[in-house]
Amino acid sequence: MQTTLGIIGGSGIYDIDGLEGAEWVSVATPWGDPSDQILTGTLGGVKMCFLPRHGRGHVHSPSSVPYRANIDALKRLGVTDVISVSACGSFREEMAPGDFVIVDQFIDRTFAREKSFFGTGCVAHVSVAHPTCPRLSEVCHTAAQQAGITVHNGGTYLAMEGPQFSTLAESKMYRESWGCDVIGMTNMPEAKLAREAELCYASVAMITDYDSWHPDHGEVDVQQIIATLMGNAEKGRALVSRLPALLGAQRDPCPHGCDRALDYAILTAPDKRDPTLMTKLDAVAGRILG
Ligand SMILES: CSC[C@H]1O[C@H](OP(=O)(O)O)[C@H](O)[C@@H]1O
Ligand SMILES: Nc1ncnc2[nH]cnc12
Repeated sequence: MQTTLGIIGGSGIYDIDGLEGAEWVSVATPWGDPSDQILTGTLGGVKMCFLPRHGRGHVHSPSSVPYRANIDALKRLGVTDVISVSACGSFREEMAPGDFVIVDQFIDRTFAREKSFFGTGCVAHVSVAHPTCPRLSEVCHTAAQQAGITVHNGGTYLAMEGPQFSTLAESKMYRESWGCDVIGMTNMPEAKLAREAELCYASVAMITDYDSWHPDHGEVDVQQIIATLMGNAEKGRALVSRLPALLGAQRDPCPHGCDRALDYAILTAPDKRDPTLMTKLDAVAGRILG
């Protein structure tokens, strides 16, 4: 099967360079409009689809990002592997601004977002015990190392609702009691939806700040976050440029089963399924629902 890599660019990342045959395309979905058009093209022989999570011009807040439409649109374009690139705060002294973290776990504290493609009329329960794809995460880790980036392999990401940053008490609790490593506002429910859509998902988080817990650093400041992001933008570009060679243009079935997540997940009896919802699931669950 052909690899098609989807990249979801976070804050400060609204475009990517170097795509051959680059074209912004509009994709309609049954879940509404995605955050923006999607930039399609080829990089190093691998098909790529780039979607700016907040839209060009940073239109969507973390709560209003149309996560379902975004994942559906990527699936509709034939994407097999999704890499999220995000800004995040750090709860660890040794995870410093400018470093990257290949996130492998999440604590989902978001509460004002649509979190599933399924529901009344077609109930499904997928496992997110391991919410990121180890194979794709390893590719990202290797790409970061090859690009000379200081990268931490594994970390727990606290997904908060926002848009305000955390209080000092919250920041200390996430760090000291909950054992989180980084914090951001967007990787959930994105990772859960990618699993429901049977897409491999990896999260590359660039550390921009120490949130508010660090006694030697002040409060989080969005201008400083963007300055750190811009100052490290070349690292992101260097990482992305190494992905095609590591991924290859052809892929085998995911050894971790991301692409078969729905095999045993749907509980609703065929004769009880809601035809309207079934139509909306044409891209996300087309493999299993036919
Ligand atoms: C710009 S600071 C807060 C904002 O940045 C992160 O966005 P993303 O994950 O899309 O890079 C964070 O999650 C917040 O949404
Ligand atoms: N400290 C922080 N909290 C939440 N989201 C962030 N994105 C970047 N830094 C962040």
